[in-house]
Amino acid sequence: MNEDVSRVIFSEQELADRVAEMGAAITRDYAPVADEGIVMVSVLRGAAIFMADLARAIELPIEMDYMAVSSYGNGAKSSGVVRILKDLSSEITGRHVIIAEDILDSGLTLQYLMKNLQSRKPASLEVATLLRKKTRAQADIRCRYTGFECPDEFIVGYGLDYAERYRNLPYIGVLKPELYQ
Ligand SMILES: O=P(O)(O)OC[C@H]1O[C@H](OP(=O)(O)OP(=O)(O)O)[C@H](O)[C@@H]1O
Ligand SMILES: Nc1nc2[nH]cnc2c(=O)[nH]1
Ligand SMILES: [Mg+2]
Repeated sequence: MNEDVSRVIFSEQELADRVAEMGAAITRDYAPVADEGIVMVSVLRGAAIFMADLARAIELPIEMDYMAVSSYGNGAKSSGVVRILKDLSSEITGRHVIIAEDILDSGLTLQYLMKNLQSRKPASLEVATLLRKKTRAQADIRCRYTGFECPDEFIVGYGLDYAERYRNLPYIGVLKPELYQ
């Protein structure tokens, strides 16, 4: 285990098993509309690893597109201001869009993103989030697919960073608080 991590919350195997289940659920739910066009949108950079694994667990033709937004900068607290750093490459009007997110914490990122994508008139818009943090103050976001609930601690790994580090850990763990407080 990385020495900056105090404990592992989800092991590599647990993540693989849950992502496979989420992929199977999406395959089941979207099979009837697959010929209308499905676009998975990954929210860079955190969700890149999750979407890469989730997409391969979906047995339907899907397009993959990417948006980059950031609200955390190099810190451990949301700035509250979501900025689009990169927009989608394709049109999503009339298509079934699934946003793949790594974590829902304050919910500000997804709240902003859903409003933004909804205005482009997709046929449907749903969220698949790997993690949903148990916090008291969270925007009211409906996620059709949730991998795990996680504790209200700052976590890293499997795409999640602190100051751009730890994204490549194959598991998810709690970052030692003395490293960011
Ligand atoms: O629910 P929220 O409080 O908005 O937090 C969730 C967002 O925060 C992280 O992104 P970040 O802004 O750190 O950018 P990154 O994906 O490049 O790490 C994470 O990847 C989510 O997108
Ligand atoms: N790395 C990381 N990014 C986040 N963005 C929102 N919450 C978190 C978290 O707990 N860890
Ligand atoms: Mg981040």
